[in-house]
Amino acid sequence: MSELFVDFQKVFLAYNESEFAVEDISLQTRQGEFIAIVGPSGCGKSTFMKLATGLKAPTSGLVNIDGKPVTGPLKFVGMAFQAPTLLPWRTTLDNVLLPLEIVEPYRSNFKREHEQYVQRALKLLKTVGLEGYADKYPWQLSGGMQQRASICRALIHEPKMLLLDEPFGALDAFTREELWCVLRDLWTERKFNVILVTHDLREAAFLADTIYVMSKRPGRIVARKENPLAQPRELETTYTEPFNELVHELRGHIGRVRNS
Ligand SMILES: Nc1ncnc2c1ncn2[C@@H]1O[C@H](COP(=O)(O)OP(=O)(O)OP(=O)(O)O)[C@@H](O)[C@H]1O
Repeated sequence: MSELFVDFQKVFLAYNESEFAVEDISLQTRQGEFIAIVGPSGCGKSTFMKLATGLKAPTSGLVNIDGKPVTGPLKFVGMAFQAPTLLPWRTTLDNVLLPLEIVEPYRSNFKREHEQYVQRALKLLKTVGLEGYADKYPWQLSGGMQQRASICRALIHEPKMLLLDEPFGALDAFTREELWCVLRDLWTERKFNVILVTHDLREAAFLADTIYVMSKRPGRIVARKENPLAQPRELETTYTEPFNELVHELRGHIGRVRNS
């Protein structure tokens, strides 16, 4: 096993001939690291995600994940997006079980191991505060509950890498902070690799070990900031001076990127 997990070396990606969407991205993460990527709209954050999961191949440069070159879509990935994207005709439990019906080696064992998989899903639902909601349908859950369920769905197959694209963007401030803590606890326990794309600098400062700031198109990494605050963090931390200084510093980078 490599010490590095994500390893981007001078990665460029062009969707068309005239312009690069991301340019000269070099970025390394260690095993179990939680990184956040912040930047203005359209800077290439989602493109970065596509490169990291093998959905897109770089125009030039190298992408290695867990010591191996990425040659196609990776299986050991869990994803959650701004919209919870639960299937409305499935219960919470059946939504959470979905990856196990699709991803090998779980898929082949799905019928035989069904009871064990159900127990695993129920345990995960309990961890995120959804005990008793397994039989409910998405329309019977609040937005925050749906997002909790979609985080369970992203983690049920125990992926090595969790990709989160603005996962809490649609939630109110209180629910968002609750879910920061849910994610913090899951990550503290399991130490999977996380790439979080967010516009929320406080979210990045609360959750991530390292924060990367991307420039406007073509997206480049213009700043890398190691989070000086000890993990795991409490919500109280967000009211402290070091936290505010960190957010302020990130805000400064974003301001410069937007004005450039
Ligand atoms: N499939 C595509 N074909 C052509 N251009 C694309 C494609 N996908 C993205 N782009 C362009 O690449 C650039 C980066 O897009 P990307 O979606 O990665 O940005 P983003 O930072 O995730 O944006 P946002 O914050 O608004 O979600 C944008 O200018 C976008 O128009």
